[in-house]
Amino acid sequence: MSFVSVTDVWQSYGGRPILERVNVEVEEGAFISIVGASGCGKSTFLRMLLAEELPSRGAIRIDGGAPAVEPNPERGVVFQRYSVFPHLTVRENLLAGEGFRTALGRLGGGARREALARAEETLARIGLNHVADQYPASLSGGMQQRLAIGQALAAKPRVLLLDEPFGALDPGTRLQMHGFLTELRAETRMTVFMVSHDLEEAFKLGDRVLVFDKPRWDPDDPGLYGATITYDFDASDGGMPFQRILDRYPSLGPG
Ligand SMILES: Nc1ncnc2c1ncn2[C@@H]1O[C@H](COP(=O)(O)OP(=O)(O)OP(=O)(O)O)[C@@H](O)[C@H]1O
Repeated sequence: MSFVSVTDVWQSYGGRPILERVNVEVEEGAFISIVGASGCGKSTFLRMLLAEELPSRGAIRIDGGAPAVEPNPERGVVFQRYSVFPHLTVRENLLAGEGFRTALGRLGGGARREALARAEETLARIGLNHVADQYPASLSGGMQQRLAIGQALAAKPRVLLLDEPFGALDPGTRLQMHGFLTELRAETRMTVFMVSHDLEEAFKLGDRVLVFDKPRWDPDDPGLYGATITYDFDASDGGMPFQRILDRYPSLGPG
């Protein structure tokens, strides 16, 4: 049985379908990139994996059970979009990410010292050591983004959800964060779902690239039908060069 199993999932808001008939099976440790037009339900799909909302039809199973509402070390799902605490400093945010891994959510003695050492290492990797004692609100957008990624990764969750994690970063920092994520993946068996608007990034990082799109379209009523997974590309070992994808599916390209 797959680690993450999505069976005939539908989601509607106010009677309007956003997603329909979504089916996907994911092995533990896989990196799944998700691409698709704006507003087609990619973030909605991530929120359902997080159990932030329930599908209106169908079932999602993670490791054989329903997604856990309260994350725990066994069933942990972390969504980088929601991970940063505004009332904690940058360093404390990284420690809070670690705390989630302990049964009581707290770290004591030697474990705390080790966590502090790991936090320092992460601070250096995400380039935030010079602002470790500041609060998130005082950071630039790109720095907040790096903190959110660092904090989500510090938890080493079994499932990591990333919603356009690198969008706000400059190209150099983006490459650095790709490296950081790839290293952490090699160290853990994290299963990752990442929404990206950058096809090249989606193919570079993902083992598979899922395309969300509307297979049915009524020009008189564009909201009549929902989106589903229309393509499931094998992107392991570099996958199909993304330029060929763009040639075949121009609708995935910029603009
Ligand atoms: N809680 C909600 N209530 C009502 N409508 C919602 C809700 N959440 C999302 N929607 C609508 O559902 C649609 C899909 O939204 P979603 O954010 O999942 O798309 P997306 O593919 O992630 O878009 P983007 O790429 O622009 O981030 C949008 O039309 C959005 O307005």
